[in-house]
Amino acid sequence: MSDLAINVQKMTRCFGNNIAVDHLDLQIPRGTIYGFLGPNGCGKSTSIRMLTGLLTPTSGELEVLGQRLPEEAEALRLRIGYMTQKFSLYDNLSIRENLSFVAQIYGFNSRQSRERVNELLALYALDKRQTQLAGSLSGGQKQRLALAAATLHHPDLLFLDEPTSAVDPENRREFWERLFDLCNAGTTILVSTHYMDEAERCHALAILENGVKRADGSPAELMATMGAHVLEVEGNDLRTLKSQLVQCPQVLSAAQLGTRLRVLVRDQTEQPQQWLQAQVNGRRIEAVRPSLEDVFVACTGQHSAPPASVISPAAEQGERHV
Ligand SMILES: Nc1ncnc2c1ncn2[C@@H]1O[C@H](COP(=O)(O)OP(=O)(O)OP(=O)(O)O)[C@@H](O)[C@H]1O
Repeated sequence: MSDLAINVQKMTRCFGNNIAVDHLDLQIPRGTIYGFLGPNGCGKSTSIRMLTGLLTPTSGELEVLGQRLPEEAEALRLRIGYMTQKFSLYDNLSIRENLSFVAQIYGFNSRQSRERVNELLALYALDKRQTQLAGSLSGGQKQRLALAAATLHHPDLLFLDEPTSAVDPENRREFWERLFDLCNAGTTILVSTHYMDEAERCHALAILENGVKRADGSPAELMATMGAHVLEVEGNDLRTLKSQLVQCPQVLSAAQLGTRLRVLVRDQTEQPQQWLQAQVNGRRIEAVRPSLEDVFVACTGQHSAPPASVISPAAEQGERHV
């Protein structure tokens, strides 16, 4: 048995003249959590749909859990779980009815179904409200129900397409605890996201832009090899300073964060800190640890533009998304 849950070469999908996914290579080891990070329309969902066998690639070699796609998609069906971007359960069925229905689809007999549904209700803290209609649940409860449904048949590989876009940070943290429990029990997980903090939790990730993989590796590897020094400038009139700095070829990007200007200076620049100090008229400079957002900016076309990420609606919690 291969150590790779997903082994893909040059996976491509065109819609007319639009290349949604462009020669994507992926090697995802079993038992890990792998992320797709990228903005809307970069090809995350299209890639996931091809990897689940639901969408036929235009070209490329795809092997998922040892099955070749699209030829062996049927054999893969019972071995994978898929949580789509939109809540796809029945609003007018209760929590228990939804899970029992999924169990029926997977061919559980009534005893197996009852046992497994009870187990999931307890695991996802839904047992006290099991008769409540799914349509009346909060975002976090819906998401827990969707995860319970996607894992009901004990899949070896779980696909999650932007699973936490509608939930608050606390529920998101809790959700990720469940993912690590699943991973610990041997499930491989592929999760797409546009949240930087979520991507940082993955064992490894691919940064996608316009259907192309711009970089991949563990968050630490990506930060160590990003090709730029990250420096922060403190002082007044940062707007003017920013517009001057982004004209310099040494500067990959500059973005204001409150009272600081975060500047990415290209690696090729000799003595980057001294170089920047000479540009900033006595303002204070500090070298800081790169973030995944810096990696994203450095490896996509988002250079001197405003940062690839913006403060999310949950900005108070310090989150960012691309
Ligand atoms: N069925 C389709 N027919 C035509 N074009 C499509 C289809 N599905 C996706 N696309 C196009 O493919 C590109 C990639 O879309 P995709 O949904 O994979 O992106 P994404 O990264 O998942 O975005 P989002 O975060 O918004 O879901 C987009 O330009 C989209 O318009």
